[in-house]
Amino acid sequence: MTVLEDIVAGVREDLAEREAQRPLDVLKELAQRRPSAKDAVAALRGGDGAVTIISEVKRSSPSKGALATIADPAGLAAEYEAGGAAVVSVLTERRRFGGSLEDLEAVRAAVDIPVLRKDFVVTPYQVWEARAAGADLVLLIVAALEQTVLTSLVERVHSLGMTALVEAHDRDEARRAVDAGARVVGINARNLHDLQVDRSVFANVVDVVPESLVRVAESGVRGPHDVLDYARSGADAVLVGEALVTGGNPRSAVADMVAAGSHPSLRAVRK
Ligand SMILES: O=P(O)(O)OC[C@@H](O)[C@@H](O)c1c[nH]c2ccccc12
Repeated sequence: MTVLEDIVAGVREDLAEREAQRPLDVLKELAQRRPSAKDAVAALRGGDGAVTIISEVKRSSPSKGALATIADPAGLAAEYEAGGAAVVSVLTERRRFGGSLEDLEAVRAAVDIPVLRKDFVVTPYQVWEARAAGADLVLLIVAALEQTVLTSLVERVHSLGMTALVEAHDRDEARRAVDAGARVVGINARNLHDLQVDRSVFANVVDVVPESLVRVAESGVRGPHDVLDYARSGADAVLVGEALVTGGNPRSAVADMVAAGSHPSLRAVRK
């Protein structure tokens, strides 16, 4: 079993428990009581051609183990927002990433910017859960989904007013993301089969994704210089986790990356 298959198997077990506790129609009612989802595409596009930052609430990861305790995910998200983040990503996977939907709800209540549910979503139930918890975006991982399932999950996310962030790791997966109807495509430098980071993946894959879509570079960002590199390769947004939760000051760390994303030297390469 690959790492990804192993994670998805655990996710399905946890999901079966939640489904038994909270039937889909209850979830749908909760979702309908939420205010409409925020416009994540507009937030990610930012103003005047700047590259925007998605900041992640991430306690641990399969590759690194424990990263940070994060006793107060809402407080951390508020710091991200104050630093200028365009979107907050919240890991809700429990076994490997130490997250939960409660984290997402707490973050939702603390910020005004769009919130992303970062998990291994394989069924419509999880899409409803995301909306019921107040999410505006939902991650869908191409490598974890058959094409017909991927396409119907993208449609479900969009029909609930949310935005799918469809994640690819290579050119074939990026084509599948586009074919599935994604408006936002993430290109992940971390290979979910062996967990290695290769920052050159973004530049090698990005041309598969039309410029009319939002192109997100994910993983391996150590600081502002990596944001600049991704921006020069054509990223509209950059998703950062580890570097923000392990540094001392998340607000200024985000602010430094936001500044890099609007660096004057990028005007020549970005329209
Ligand atoms: O911590 P990093 O290297 O900055 O990476 C963040 C994010 O890209 C990573 O958490 C991630 C990307 N795709 C995922 C899918 C599932 C879980 C996690 C992820």
